[in-house]
Amino acid sequence: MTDLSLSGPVPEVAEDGVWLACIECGETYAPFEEPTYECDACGSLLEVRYDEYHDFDSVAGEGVWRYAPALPVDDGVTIEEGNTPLYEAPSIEAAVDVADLRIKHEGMNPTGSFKDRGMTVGVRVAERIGVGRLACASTGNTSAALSAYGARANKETLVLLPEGNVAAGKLAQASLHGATMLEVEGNFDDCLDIVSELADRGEVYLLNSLNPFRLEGQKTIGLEIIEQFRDQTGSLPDRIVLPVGNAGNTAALHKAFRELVAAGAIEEAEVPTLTGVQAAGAAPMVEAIENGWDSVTRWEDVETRATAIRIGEPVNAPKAIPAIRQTGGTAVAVEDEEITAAQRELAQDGIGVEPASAASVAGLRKLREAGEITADEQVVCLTTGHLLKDPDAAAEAGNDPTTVPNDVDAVLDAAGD
Ligand SMILES: Cc1ncc(COP(=O)(O)O)c(C=O)c1O
Ligand SMILES: N[C@@H](CCOP(=O)(O)O)C(=O)O
Repeated sequence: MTDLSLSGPVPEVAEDGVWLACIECGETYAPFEEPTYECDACGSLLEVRYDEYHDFDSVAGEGVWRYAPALPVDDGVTIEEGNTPLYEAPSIEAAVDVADLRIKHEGMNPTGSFKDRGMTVGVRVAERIGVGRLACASTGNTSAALSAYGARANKETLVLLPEGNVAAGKLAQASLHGATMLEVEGNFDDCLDIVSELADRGEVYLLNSLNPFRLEGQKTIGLEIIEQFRDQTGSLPDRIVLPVGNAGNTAALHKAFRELVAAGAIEEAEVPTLTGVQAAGAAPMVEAIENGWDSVTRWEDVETRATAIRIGEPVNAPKAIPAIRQTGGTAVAVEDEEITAAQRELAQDGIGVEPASAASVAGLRKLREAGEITADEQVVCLTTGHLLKDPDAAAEAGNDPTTVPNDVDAVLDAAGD
């Protein structure tokens, strides 16, 4: 039985008030002695636990490390991640018809996605444990972030990528930051199987979201949303709509809110409803939620233009399914055309995102049209990656340039009145 309660005695294995606990059997592990990703006793996921949960009175500074009291280490390998904007989106708000819509644009992180929040914590923990090579499987953004943070920490990085399915911007990032890049003749899930085995054999330190420390960094998305939304509107969002791939953010945001409740900073009833969106061609979480299942069934064949969420077996499903259920949320699948339309809508509000990010807005629109989201709701949509990550998708969604003669009148003619 999944146990996400944060109370209980501090185990002997705790170090600096921090330990790892299995979400299924409750087994506890020392946090920094050796790499530990899953429970040795039952194989389930681990969560970082603390002897006390912070409140907002103790936070200071900006970005991820503003929330150091809520993190497992005091500082990170940092390139100033977090503190991303929470934008108003007036035209989408009006078109979709909700009381308030804000866009939390994680594409504004240093490497252009939310992964930086996880890496600043995860790479520091890697240093503390004293591991050698860092590694991940990736649809692109994790590899971009790991390569940058690994370089910053002067560590060797290995990234496994599904051949032919990683956007150009992300490949360029891993390449320039000096990662060893291997394109596997398989999909993302195959890459994750391989890198997990390499981690089990002690060959690499795994920095995918299976690593519970990475999710601690991503937890700060939820902490920031609560602070920013309250500052901007005087209240809290009713709902957060987010794209789902490996389901790390769904788990991380839920943990942020559980910790805020544990600290007495918000009431249980104030926890925003978590609503996940997947591409129709890669929607195992939606299938699980719709069918009332407690686990996902792996989709062997996945396909979507939103390559970042082209994932058939979200590893964090055992955390994310309860996160959605316990907050009264849901999950919905959207077609690639709906994603592209949402990407254009966001662009019209001046917000440039990659396709996977636009899934959140596409999902909001779909659920609003179905009446599952109501007009009185205050909603935050999470946009996870920057437009420049996938320039080909942006160019396809946008207008083509017109070639004109090298002449002022011809330019004026072509530009129109
Ligand atoms: C741009 C982008 N959006 C969304 C996701 C999905 O996030 P999660 O795996 O936390 O569900 C990913 C990667 O997984 C991503 O790179
Ligand atoms: N979209 C991700 C997929 C891997 O997710 P992770 O959060 O488990 O690292 C990517 O960018 O690789």
